[in-house]
Amino acid sequence: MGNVGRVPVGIIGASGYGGVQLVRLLADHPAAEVVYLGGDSSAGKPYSSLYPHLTNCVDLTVEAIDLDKIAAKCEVVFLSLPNGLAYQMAPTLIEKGCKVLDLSADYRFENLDTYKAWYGGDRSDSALAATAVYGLPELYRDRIKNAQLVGCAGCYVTASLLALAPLLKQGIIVPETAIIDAKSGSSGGGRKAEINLLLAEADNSIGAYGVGRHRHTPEIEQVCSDLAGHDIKVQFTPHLMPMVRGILATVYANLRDPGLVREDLITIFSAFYRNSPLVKVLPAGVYPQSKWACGTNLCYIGVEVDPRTDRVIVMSAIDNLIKGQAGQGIQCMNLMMGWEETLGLPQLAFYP
Ligand SMILES: NC(=O)C1=CN([C@@H]2O[C@H](COP(=O)(O)OP(=O)(O)OC[C@H]3O[C@@H](n4cnc5c(N)ncnc54)[C@H](OP(=O)(O)O)[C@@H]3O)[C@@H](O)[C@H]2O)C=CC1
Ligand SMILES: CC(=O)N[C@@H](CCC(=O)OP(=O)(O)O)C(=O)O
Repeated sequence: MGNVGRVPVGIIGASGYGGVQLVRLLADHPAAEVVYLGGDSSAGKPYSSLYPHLTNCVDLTVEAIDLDKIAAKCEVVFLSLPNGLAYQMAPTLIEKGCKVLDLSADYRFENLDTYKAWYGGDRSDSALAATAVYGLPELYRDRIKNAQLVGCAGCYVTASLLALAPLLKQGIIVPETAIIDAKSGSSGGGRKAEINLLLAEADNSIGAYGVGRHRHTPEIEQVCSDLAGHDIKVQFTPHLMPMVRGILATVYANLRDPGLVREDLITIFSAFYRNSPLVKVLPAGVYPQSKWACGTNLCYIGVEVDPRTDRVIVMSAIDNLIKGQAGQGIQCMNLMMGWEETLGLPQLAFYP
């Protein structure tokens, strides 16, 4: 870090998993420089004491959160905090001229009543929330370019929506028949001590949770309704997998035209994402694995048709911490700053 001429960036919530991805990715970003790291219980600690593997590239200490000071220092601020905190901070940062990217759910909802119903809290920032743009570049690229406040899409939501968007937008499926079966690595739960995230609980085991009531459901439905042009409901079931990172969403839906074959749909998906360099539509018969996206900002999509049931099956793989969180935020920042969308975003996975 310490590069003259780069845009000064702050990260509030730098000590968490999203924060450390941002620090790592921005350390290699040619146009941005991290100048502020903020936290709560980690305030006062050298960042390298939290993440010793970054000792040689980060020489900052985590600071207590002082919004005036942050706004004076930073042109862009990432908020990587538990839900319910960003809406207490963003108004001040926006008022002072910062561009703000929130990785939590606080600014993802068009209707704050929906947010309150699923997340609780008392919102007095409805005017500002109405200006927030939903941070999924593949669907809302032009709006993000002009935004000052972006509520970045959630991890499961990103995988699910990138699988569903071409189908809904082109009217290829009966929207209400969409079922999303998604699996996540345990880092989706953040860097905190929770019993279900312990190695002894999560290893060698797979289980569903939040069945019929996961808080990503209304977020998925909001964007699906926008794409379909009318209100729709979807079925979404997440599972915790015995792995650290990655999401695989498998989406099923009934085709309106049973005559469609997978090659037709692959052509449609490829055309839909032709200007989205970070979405990779796979050839016929190739189905993505979460490992392929590990450490990258890519989304891999495989498409199949089952002619016996007239259903399309779309599989979508991302890294929950990159395309599902920090990388998505950086992709949005690139657009907001008028930079190349892919700047500083890795596209080569570790393998195996
Ligand atoms: N993990 C994932 O895969 C994804 C997460 N998200 C969302 O991104 C956000 C961050 O998630 P993640 O990085 O996993 O979370 P972590 O639990 O790993 O990190 C949370 C961060 O928030 C800080 N924090 C906690 N409480 C407070 C507080 N009261 N005041 C100030 N700072 C506080 C912590 O600071 P300290 O350590 O100093 O106490 C820490 O830096 C969440 O909203 C999450 O829902 C979105 C997509 C994917
Ligand atoms: C495995 C695990 O616990 N995953 C988290 C993922 C959600 C998350 O991190 O929240 P956002 O993407 O909405 O910000 C969960 O199910 O709550």
